[in-house]
Formats: sequence, structure tokens, C-alpha cells
Amino acid sequence: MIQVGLMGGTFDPIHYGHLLAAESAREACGLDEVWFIPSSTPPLKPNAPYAEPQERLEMVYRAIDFQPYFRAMDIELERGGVSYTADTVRELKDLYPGRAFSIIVGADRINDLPQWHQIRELSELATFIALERPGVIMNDKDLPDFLRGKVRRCEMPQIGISSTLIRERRSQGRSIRFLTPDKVYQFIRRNGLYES
Ligand SMILES: Nc1ncnc2c1ncn2[C@@H]1O[C@H](COP(=O)(O)OP(=O)(O)OP(=O)(O)O)[C@@H](O)[C@H]1O
Ligand SMILES: O=C(O)c1ccc[n+]([C@@H]2O[C@H](COP(=O)([O-])O)[C@@H](O)[C@H]2O)c1
Repeated sequence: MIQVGLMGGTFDPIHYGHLLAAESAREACGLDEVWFIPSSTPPLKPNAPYAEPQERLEMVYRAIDFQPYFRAMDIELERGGVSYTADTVRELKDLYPGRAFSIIVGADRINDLPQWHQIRELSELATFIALERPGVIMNDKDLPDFLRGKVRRCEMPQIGISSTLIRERRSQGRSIRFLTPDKVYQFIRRNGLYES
């Protein structure tokens, strides 16, 4: 079985926290590939996203560059609407047989896992890889029984970067250089993203 990690996110914009989370999960869990999947409408973020879908996808392409084991997929943007991970994993299993899928998530997302759409069914289709995030206490011991043994914790160098931080700094006219790869930084500047 080819082991694939699914790195879903709003990526508004993508930053080094996402890339290091994906790389840490890949290395620690022996993943063959990590697929970056920008959401159309994220299920639990009422005001998001800010940038256009094609802009967020373009930034993902620029960030992953030519890494042979990273890939970007527009499956959720194509489907449109609210991007439930259960729908995405079902679609991917049909499209790509012979692969085992692990969902890569930061500590904040692990804590809201019980609220995910069709979480019981999803936990039968994939496992989860959980990464720590500065300022977030991971409550993985409080997860419901059916998720026990389905969540693997993975260490990563802690990175206190979020997309919110980047958007806030941009709107204040502050530098966002070195928080995200240079190609993403240039794209944000050239297109005037997150200026207000
Ligand atoms: N610095 C980080 N360290 C570890 N995981 C992260 C980090 N930033 C984001 N993630 C994880 O990456 C996934 C996608 O995150 P998302 O695109 O929502 O970025 P975000 O920085 O959390 O965005 P926002 O600040 O807009 O809420 C989530 O599972 C999230 O927990
Ligand atoms: O399926 C759900 O109900 C669900 C609820 C919250 C988050 N997710 C997924 O988790 C990933 C990270 O979410 P976010 O909101 O931090 O960008 C992204 O792929 C979302 O689609 C999925």
C-alpha cells in the first residue's frame, strides 16, 4: 500500500508551519507522499476564506515547488461548497485505489475532531496524524472511544506562525517576509493580498 498523508487546510495563505507539519509527518510516519488540499469553504471557520480559491491554490503550488513527494490537489475547490474531509477521502479512495490515507492535522483541529462531519465513518476510512502547535494544548486523551488508536501524535519543531498572523501583519503594513516561502511572499505582494 502506498502511504499518503492528506494535508488539508484553508491555506489563506500557506506558510512554513504547514510545510514543516507536512514534512515532519512524512518523515515520522514513513509517508510516500503528502497531498496538499485547499478547502473551498472550511467547515468550522465562519468568516473564511479571504483570498480567492485560485489564489490560495496558486500559493500552495508555489510553496511546494518541485518537492517530489509533495503534491497539490484541487479536488475540494472543484467540488465547491463546504469541504467535508469525509467526502474528500471517499472520493480519493475511489479515484486512487491501493493507497492508505492519513489525515495530517494540527493540535487545534485534533481538539475539534468530534465535531467533524461523519467523523465515525471518516475514522473507518483513514487514520489521523496530530502535530503539536504553540499555544494549543492537545486534548487527545479526551477523544471518544472510536477515535482511540486512530490518532498518532507526531513531533515537529514548534512554529508559532498562522495564516491569521500573516493576514494581520499585512493589514498593518508590517513585514511577512520569512514567514512563508519567498515565492508565496512575492505572490501576496504582487497581488496586493490581505492589505485591508
Ligand atoms: N504552525 C503550525 N504548526 C502546526 N500545525 C499547523 C500550523 N499552522 C497550521 N497548522 C495546521 O495546518 C492545517 C491547516 O491550517 P490552516 O490552513 O487553517 O492554517 P492556520 O494558520 O491555522 O489558519 P488561520 O490562522 O487562518 O486559522 C490545520 O490542521 C492546522 O492545525
Ligand atoms: O470534515 C469536517 O467536518 C472538518 C471540520 C474541520 C476541519 N476539517 C478539515 O481540516 C483541515 C484543516 O482545517 P482548517 O479549518 O484549519 O483549515 C481542512 O482540510 C478542513 O477541511 C474538516
